[in-house]
Amino acid sequence: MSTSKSMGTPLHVSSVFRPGLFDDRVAIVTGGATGIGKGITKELLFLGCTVVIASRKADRLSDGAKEIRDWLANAGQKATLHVVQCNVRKEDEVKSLISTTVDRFGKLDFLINNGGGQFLSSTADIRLKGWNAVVETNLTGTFLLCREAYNQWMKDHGGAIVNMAMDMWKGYPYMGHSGAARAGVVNLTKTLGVEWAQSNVRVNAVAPGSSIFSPTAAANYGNASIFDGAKVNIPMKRTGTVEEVSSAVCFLLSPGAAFITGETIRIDGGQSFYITPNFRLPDSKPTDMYSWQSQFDKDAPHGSKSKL
Ligand SMILES: CCCCC/C=C/C(=O)SCCNC(=O)CCNC(=O)[C@H](O)C(C)(C)COP(=O)(O)OP(=O)(O)OC[C@H]1O[C@@H](n2cnc3c(N)ncnc32)[C@H](O)[C@@H]1OP(=O)(O)O
Ligand SMILES: NC(=O)C1=CN([C@@H]2O[C@H](COP(=O)(O)OP(=O)(O)OC[C@H]3O[C@@H](n4cnc5c(N)ncnc54)[C@H](OP(=O)(O)O)[C@@H]3O)[C@@H](O)[C@H]2O)C=CC1
Repeated sequence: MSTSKSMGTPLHVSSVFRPGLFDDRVAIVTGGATGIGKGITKELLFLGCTVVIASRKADRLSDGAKEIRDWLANAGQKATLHVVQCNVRKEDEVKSLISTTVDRFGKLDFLINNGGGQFLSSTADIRLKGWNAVVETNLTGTFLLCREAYNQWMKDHGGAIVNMAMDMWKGYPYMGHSGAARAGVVNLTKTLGVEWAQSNVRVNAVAPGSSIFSPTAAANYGNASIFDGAKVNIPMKRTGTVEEVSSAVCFLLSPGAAFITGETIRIDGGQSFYITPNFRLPDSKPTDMYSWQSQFDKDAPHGSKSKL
């Protein structure tokens, strides 16, 4: 673990990975201005990576980029953050995102297909337009980004891709569109891991539980406490942090994962393995958590302070 201080102020900046791990690397993080994507972007920058964040909304991108740049400067770190507006559902915009990145930075080492989402609805009530919007965002968008990253750069130079799945392992009531799309992402990840191994391109995924709070994610459902409701079904008795997703992503991008491809890592506190309604665990305290903030604050937002 490393910590940084600037002007005597604790910066809540850390990573379990060594400083400079991603020096001279270039990454695209879709949805990199908010929530989980912002956490991934910060950790990559902190580790020396040049990062391009891409999503639909210009205001979100500029607000997020400003926050991240201020944070980086305050940490005394130097790294490059670039912004590109891109709807992953639009093939021409995806092609342009990849070519812009390669033209500007001369390469593309990492692609993190984080951008995505859905709305809550019983499947019987989903209109075709809504179904298509969610499948195109999460599955087709991931396919387009992977294909363009591969064809425009990684095929000849290698690289690493991390896709975003979810806790859809047993189906996903009220998110049938997204559950189906993410199951497709998991399967696509396996296929590409095999097809592109010969090009030295590794393709993996992470599957967070329904439990990673961020203001933007909660706002999407119009309910700030919706993630807390998941705790009862999580053996670790707490929600997760964006850092707990980011560190798994950084591991999958790192040389430490050089022999891992086609894999999906669950980041869900055991939630997806825990469905035994008649034999519930006795009530217990939250487990220790990992977040950069929790190493400095006694009053961490969720769970208990890390002893790690
Ligand atoms: C229960 C806790 C959840 C725990 C797990 C959490 C997992 C997470 O993923 S958190 C991340 C949350 N963030 C997001 O989901 C952000 C991205 N999501 C979206 O932008 C939308 O949900 C989208 C994927 C549907 C895209 O929206 P938009 O760009 O507006 O798409 P279109 O205009 O092309 O089509 C919209 C179409 O979709 C239907 N629809 C959209 N929202 C709803 C809704 N709330 N209820 C019902 N239907 C909805 C609808 O058919 C829309 O078309 P129109 O009828 O013409 O409006
Ligand atoms: N939070 C959780 O518990 C879980 C989250 N996930 C997934 O993790 C990812 C990040 O979610 P989270 O950070 O929690 O929530 P956020 O709502 O903060 O993040 C979603 C991001 O995706 C971007 N995005 C959405 N649609 C598009 C699109 N068509 N093209 C480009 N970018 C797009 C959004 O930016 P913009 O609006 O500017 O386009 C936004 O930055 C999502 O794929 C989500 O579904 C999976 C499992 C659980």
